[in-house]
Amino acid sequence: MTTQPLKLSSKAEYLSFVDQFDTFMFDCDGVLWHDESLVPGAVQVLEHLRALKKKIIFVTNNATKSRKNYKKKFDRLGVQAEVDEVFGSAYASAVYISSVLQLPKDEKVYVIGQAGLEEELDEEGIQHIGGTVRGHPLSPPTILLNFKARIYFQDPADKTFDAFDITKFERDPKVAVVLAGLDTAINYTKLAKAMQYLTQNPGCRFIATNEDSTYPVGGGQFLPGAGSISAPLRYITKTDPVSIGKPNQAMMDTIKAKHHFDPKKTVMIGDRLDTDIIFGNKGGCSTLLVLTGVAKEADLRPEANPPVLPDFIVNSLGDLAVLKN
Ligand SMILES: O=C(O)[C@H](O)[C@H](O)COP(=O)(O)O
Ligand SMILES: [Mg+2]
Repeated sequence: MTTQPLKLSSKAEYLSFVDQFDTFMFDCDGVLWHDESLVPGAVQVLEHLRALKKKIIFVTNNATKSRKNYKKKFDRLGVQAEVDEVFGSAYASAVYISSVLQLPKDEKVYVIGQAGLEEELDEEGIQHIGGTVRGHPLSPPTILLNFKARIYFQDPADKTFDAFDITKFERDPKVAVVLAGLDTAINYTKLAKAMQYLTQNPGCRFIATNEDSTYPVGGGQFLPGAGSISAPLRYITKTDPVSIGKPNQAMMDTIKAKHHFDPKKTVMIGDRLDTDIIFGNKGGCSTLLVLTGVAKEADLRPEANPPVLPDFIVNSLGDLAVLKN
């Protein structure tokens, strides 16, 4: 970890920076894009690194999409990426529940979150209720050579603004995990159900995909992040969840299970000090902070009491696009 970050601002500095590393780990929200809008120049930088045969890994705390759906987003935005290069907190959480917790197949996860979480839990063969599904995917009859199209229904019981009537709630005794991620359709019913499971099902575990307080949407604007969705459950249960995403080791473990890289020749590029930069530091990697997401240069001043300092800073990842010319 550095004591004084180096602000990159010239082509010579960009060249020297890129030459130092073989592996580039990229955060997504606030670095590559804001929702569906790419950061100007980001694609050119990725293309340049690909041309230099650098190893590229995408590491996002955004649990709303599965790896496969992130691949579709990369394709949609014209960014070269393979599924095996993408690590999201939905994937890391599903792997943690199946491989670390080794949740028995007859037990279930109550999901506060979106399709990404459900799809990754399905990939790991983990039963789940809540989220956006009726409690189990409705598998239609086999069609097209065993291609099963899973159809998910919004469970009317959860997607409601009605008061929660506990007398009508059938608590499922097989729920052994409450998994909370970014859920833009959060409501009282979901929190009430999660609370019942966490306080009434013996040994029920509380897991958060990540704990980002805010979600950068571009133009210096922010929305509540996943951490702000699971925060009420922390307050209710007076317990901290096991958190999977950056800066936690579980996310790094899922990457190391798939990719070999030398931390000394690796740089983590992110927009948050308390997730991306700490994550890179804990992994023994160098770190580059971009100023197109959550962190601002003022956050690095001593009086702001930063949790960590990056090794390098750049205004935008896109600034390095000059290397492609
Ligand atoms: O609220 C969240 O989940 C996060 O703000 C968001 O998804 C962060 O994604 P990342 O910057 O790690 O790509
Ligand atoms: Mg980010």
